[in-house]
Amino acid sequence: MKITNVRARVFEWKGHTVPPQPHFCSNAMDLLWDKGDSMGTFRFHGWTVVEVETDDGLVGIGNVALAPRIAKAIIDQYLTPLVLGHDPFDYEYLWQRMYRSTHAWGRKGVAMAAISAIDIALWDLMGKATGRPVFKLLGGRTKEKIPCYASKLYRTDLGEMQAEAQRYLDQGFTSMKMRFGYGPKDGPEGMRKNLDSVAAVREVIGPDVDLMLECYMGWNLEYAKRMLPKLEKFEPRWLEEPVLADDIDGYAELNRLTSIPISGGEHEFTSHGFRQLLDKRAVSVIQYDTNRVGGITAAHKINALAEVYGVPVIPHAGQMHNYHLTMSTLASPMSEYFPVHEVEVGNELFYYIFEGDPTPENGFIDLDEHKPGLGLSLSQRYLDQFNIIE
Ligand SMILES: O=C(O)[C@H](O)[C@H](O)[C@@H](O)CO
Ligand SMILES: [Mg+2]
Repeated sequence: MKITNVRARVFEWKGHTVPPQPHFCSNAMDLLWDKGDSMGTFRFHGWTVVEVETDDGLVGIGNVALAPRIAKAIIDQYLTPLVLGHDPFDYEYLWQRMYRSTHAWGRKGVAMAAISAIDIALWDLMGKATGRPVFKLLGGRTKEKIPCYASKLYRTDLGEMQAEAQRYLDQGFTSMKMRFGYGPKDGPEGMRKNLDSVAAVREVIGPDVDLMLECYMGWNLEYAKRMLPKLEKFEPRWLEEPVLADDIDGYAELNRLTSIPISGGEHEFTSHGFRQLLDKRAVSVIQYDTNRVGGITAAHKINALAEVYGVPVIPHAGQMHNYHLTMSTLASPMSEYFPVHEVEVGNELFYYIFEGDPTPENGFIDLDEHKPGLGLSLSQRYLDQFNIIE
């Protein structure tokens, strides 16, 4: 089998978008005095879809959501020439070819996300060529079904957060993640509002439902050191991305500070990046996203590292490219699940572009053994609500 073409298209949402509320998610921009709509730079309203075509008519699908127009340019100008004419089953060689040729500028960030998209498409192709789902190529079914946690609960009116949490309970979820709305610039009042929101959700869900807390890089080491002891009474499953992704020593200090596990990794790249996090015991939960970290090839290596270090992998984003990895290893106990809803932050845009993602039942999802590859197809349903850049 030989690759004959790589088609990268950018899908830019032009349909209805729920406007962001102030303080709906603390984030890395919050420390700036002129932060404006601080979550504005962290919305995923564009998505690059990659289709790798082969000489026997198979097409593999990959995707990338970071800087989609830049990712497309990198794919078109740099990565496509490196894979044309090659066999998708030479995926390790092709990964090294893409990684090494862009090493001067592409080890992390959007270039590695672009490499991820092509790599995911290669694994989709290998599954389609063998008639097996990707997880069967990675290690098979390690779980009867995949537990997943409902992930939304952006900071809003506490009554609305409680109602949303109750809806997840009613749907059978036994774990869920909420977002903080305040950070270092919001002082003691912001701290109290953060604590009040956790108390409000915990009041609804009770002590026996896992509650994860998301900072999205919006705090700093000093603020997190003050907040962690105050959060212990709520027994969160983890505190996520309390500091910037580059502050690995800060992560490590926080991870040792209290009983609350620190999680991170959705903004880290390749097995080399995760070796640093693991060697420094910087995180207690690894959260790479397969369409950022280096694709399935890189994620599979990180799963092996994580197993040896005894650190669980719970990938960022409930999307097919991650579900197959979680299914294929005991190192990954569960998945994130983004509820389907109107386009807001954009995590949910995946559902408007693709079809095939499983619907949770009582907090579990399953993957179809009879669907080869990723089990995804492009949806025709919302095409008229996208600008598509060829
Ligand atoms: O962990 C997550 O789900 C991410 O950090 C979200 O995608 C991000 O949008 C912040 O909620
Ligand atoms: Mg996160």
